Amino acid sequence: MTHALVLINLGSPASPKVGDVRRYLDQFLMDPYVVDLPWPLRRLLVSLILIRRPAQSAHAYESIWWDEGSPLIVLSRRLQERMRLQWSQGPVELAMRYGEPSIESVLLRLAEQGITTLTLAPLYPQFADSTTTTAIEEARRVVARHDLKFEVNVLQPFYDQPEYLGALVDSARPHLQQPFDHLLLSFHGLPERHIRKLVKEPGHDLRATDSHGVSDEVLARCYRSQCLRTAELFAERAGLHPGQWSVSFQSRLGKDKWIEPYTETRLDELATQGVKRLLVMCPAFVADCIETLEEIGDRGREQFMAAGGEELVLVPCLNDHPRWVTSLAQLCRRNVQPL
Ligand SMILES: C=CC1=C(C)c2cc3[nH]c(cc4nc(cc5[nH]c(cc1n2)c(C)c5CCC(=O)O)C(CCC(=O)O)=C4C)c(C)c3C=C
Ligand SMILES: [Fe+2]
Ligand SMILES: [Fe+2]
Repeated sequence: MTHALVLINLGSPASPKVGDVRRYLDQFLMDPYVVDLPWPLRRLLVSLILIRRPAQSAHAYESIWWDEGSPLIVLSRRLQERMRLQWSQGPVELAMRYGEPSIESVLLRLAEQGITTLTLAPLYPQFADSTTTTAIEEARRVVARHDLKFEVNVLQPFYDQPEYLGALVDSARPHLQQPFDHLLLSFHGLPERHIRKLVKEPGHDLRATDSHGVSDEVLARCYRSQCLRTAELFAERAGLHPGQWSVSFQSRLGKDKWIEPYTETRLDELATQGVKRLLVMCPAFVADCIETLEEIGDRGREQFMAAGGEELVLVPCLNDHPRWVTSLAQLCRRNVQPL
């Protein structure tokens, strides 16, 4: 009972109050893996963002907040509870990269309990520096700072793994069995620069519409290609026809160029092309959060209807779906590498 599993996700503000949202956004956006500018420029840009954004985001958080707290945290806790039945080697803990419970507080508590081995599970199917790397590096810093003597394994990106894809198809099936005109797979966006820093191959096309020509070496570093690959494998498993589905990227922030096509653009295009009943899935998130519930479920729906659509159905994330719980346990045993 000395091998702990630590589920890691992004984190939420402590409450939807403007002050708590500002504190959270400051910690999040000052992370050099998220806003990748030298400190003085990052401080300046983030301070500018923090003039207006906290009030806007607080309003959005307020609209989706549950009695028990932030949906992302509540749903992650439910997953943690269910994972306890799947993990007999030791405790299952939940840690957040920003806000609470912090990675530091969780690792220190586990060390006090005499835990000797950790499996860290960053819950991001597709790899990005702004999610996966920053979570792993924070754990590495905590281990070094407190001289913790853990043996550490890390769950690897699972964008193409059968357990994840099987759980996605199972969880979406009730919606796919209803009539629909189109399925949009909306992934979280990234500034193109984040990918170009990792993928130097000159021929690599960030506009490609599929992942077929991408080498394994590039695929391992290119978030966008991994998203395309997830979508292609999902569509194949779900028996979808070409043309019945497409991919887009949401949440652009700031003036930089982010990976395309943008979800906002696609919602208008699909409505204009005559799509009336639209399904939207967000496979980059394993738990519903502000990005799915508010950005797609509220604002996206409004936009699609205003453009002529009739219904936008947001397919829930994997959350604590039973097939996801067993799949994640398998992935955390099989798809890991030493830190
Ligand atoms: C430079 C900005 C951002 C990058 C890059 C980015 C990447 C990224 N984020 C997620 C997952 C989540 N992001 C969430 C919220 C969120 N993201 C950004 C900005 C960037 N994300 C902001 C400013 C916010 C806060 C909300 C807002 O003001 O819009 C969340 C939800 C948190 C919650 O409490 O519900 C998740 C999850 C991924 C997967 C990703 C890159 C692949
Ligand atoms: Fe984000
Ligand atoms: Fe967003």
